[in-house]
Amino acid sequence: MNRDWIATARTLSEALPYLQRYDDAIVVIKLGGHAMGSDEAMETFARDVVLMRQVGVNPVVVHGGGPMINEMLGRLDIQSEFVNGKRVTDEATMEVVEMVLSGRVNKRIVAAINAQGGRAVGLSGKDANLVTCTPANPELGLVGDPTKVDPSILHTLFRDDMIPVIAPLGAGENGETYNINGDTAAGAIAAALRADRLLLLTDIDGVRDAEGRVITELTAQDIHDLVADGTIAGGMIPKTETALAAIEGGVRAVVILDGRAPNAPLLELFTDHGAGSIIRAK
Ligand SMILES: Nc1ncnc2c1ncn2[C@@H]1O[C@H](COP(=O)(O)OP(=O)(O)O)[C@@H](O)[C@H]1O
Ligand SMILES: CC(=O)N[C@@H](CCC(=O)OP(=O)(O)O)C(=O)O
Repeated sequence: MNRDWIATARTLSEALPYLQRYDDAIVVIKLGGHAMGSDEAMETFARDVVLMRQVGVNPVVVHGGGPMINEMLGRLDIQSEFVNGKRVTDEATMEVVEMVLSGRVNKRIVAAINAQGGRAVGLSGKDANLVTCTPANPELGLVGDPTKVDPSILHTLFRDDMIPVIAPLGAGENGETYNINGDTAAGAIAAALRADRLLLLTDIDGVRDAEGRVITELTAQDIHDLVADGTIAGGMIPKTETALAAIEGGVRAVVILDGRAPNAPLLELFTDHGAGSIIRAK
């Protein structure tokens, strides 16, 4: 026999206190474009989300899709540039961003969850006034900063046992469409829900120190210091900024972890091992 069934049973038994702790908890999971790998990886991710729902957690998936947007812009021969980790977004780019995020990427995740027996509902921040935005910065064009999040649609979906899958777009005061960085959108939604956990799934095993070691627990002061001395750079800046804003907004803890590792969300939520870097509310 090449499988240790006793160990499997023990693992389930050991998970009991965690299952009890997270009963009815709200867990927001940001799935970055770089963490969205092969179909097999997507299937594993979808199983984890369905398992969470099955054991009484209310999972919310907020996704990115930067690499998929780049690919489509390339095919259409539209140039694109980033300023401080955010895509400069003109009208033509916005059209492609919406098609890719709300269309291909969102539906791929919805289909994967439904294939595992879940009931996923795909939406964007434009649905049911979920996310209202103002322009982040004139230099960035149609990039939005969330100013108001109305999570009532999400509570409705939780009550009916459905799993929201959200594309990071928002509506302006006059109905315009804005492109929101996926981490920023996930943080704002998690804060509006007063989520128990925000998991930021990315392509690295956590926030690293100057020697390259993963820092398992980070304080706000550590983040300020590491950003100031350049140890936290590039795409990790919006993530750590999001973590601080989410904690400030009422989220209990934020974890930055490697979404490419199999079962990363389950490892974090339901075992002693934990994963990645955690930032906790005081
Ligand atoms: N101190 C740091 N610790 C970990 N990663 C860092 C750090 N500073 C910069 N990074 C970079 O941030 C990247 C994650 O951001 P990003 O590529 O935008 O992720 P995603 O596409 O998942 O949103 C890492 O792959 C790494 O190259
Ligand atoms: C304003 C802004 O930069 N929006 C992002 C939205 C997608 C995203 O955040 O994707 P990842 O999580 O995969 O990086 C973009 O246009 O690429």
